[in-house]
Amino acid sequence: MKTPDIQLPEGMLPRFGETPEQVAVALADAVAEVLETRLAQAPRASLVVSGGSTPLPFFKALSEKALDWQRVDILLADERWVAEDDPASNTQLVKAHLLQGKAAAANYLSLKQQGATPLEGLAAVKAELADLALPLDVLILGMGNDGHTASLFPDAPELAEAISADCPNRVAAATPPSQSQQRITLTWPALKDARFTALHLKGQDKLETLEQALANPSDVMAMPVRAFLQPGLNVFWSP
Ligand SMILES: O=C1O[C@H](COP(=O)(O)O)[C@@H](O)[C@H](O)[C@H]1O
Repeated sequence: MKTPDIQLPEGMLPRFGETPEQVAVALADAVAEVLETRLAQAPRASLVVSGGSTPLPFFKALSEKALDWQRVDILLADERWVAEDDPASNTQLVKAHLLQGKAAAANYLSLKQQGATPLEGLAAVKAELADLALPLDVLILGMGNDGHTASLFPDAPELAEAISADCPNRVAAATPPSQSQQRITLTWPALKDARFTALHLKGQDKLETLEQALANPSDVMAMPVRAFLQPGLNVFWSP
């Protein structure tokens, strides 16, 4: 494969592959190694994943890893505020593709709780995450072509607070007019210090979006993914 023509800033780690499956296996290997190391040092480890279509082969590869899954807490970086049987539910996706096989023993913390809106359910979500230790151990982010990551959307009225270093909350409701469902998302203070962070991307369009984000890194309100484009970020990409 021709290496993609993109220059990542110094300190960001390119992990480019020829196929989505190859990259998914490389990402699963890396995540399993981090989790195994962490579980040797701590009673529990956390794994935050993203929804959407990109992570499916990664979920499958990771679910087959031999880890002490009972000591792993899995949650999403963001969720659509829909019932679990709705095809848009990221929880449904994680349960069907990641919490399978060996990984079925993991503990799942759901960002979708009772309530007609994410704002109504916020207190219950905070309670669900009350015992989750920060910093996170592993964070896998995706990215939309509008520059959103997690549910930190450029047009969400809640973005300024959720992406602020002073945001006092780990979770926030997100109601971007561009999206058909309301969302709930982990906030920047909860996400920013993960011990291992990967941006998992597929397709030429995502590479172009990443290039655009890198071209003007300071304007995080326009493209919230920019907040994560820091040294130490692992960028897993395939065509
Ligand atoms: O809406 C979302 O989309 C992004 C990317 O999804 P993909 O289908 O292009 O992989 C995802 O990272 C985010 O968690 C999700 O809520």
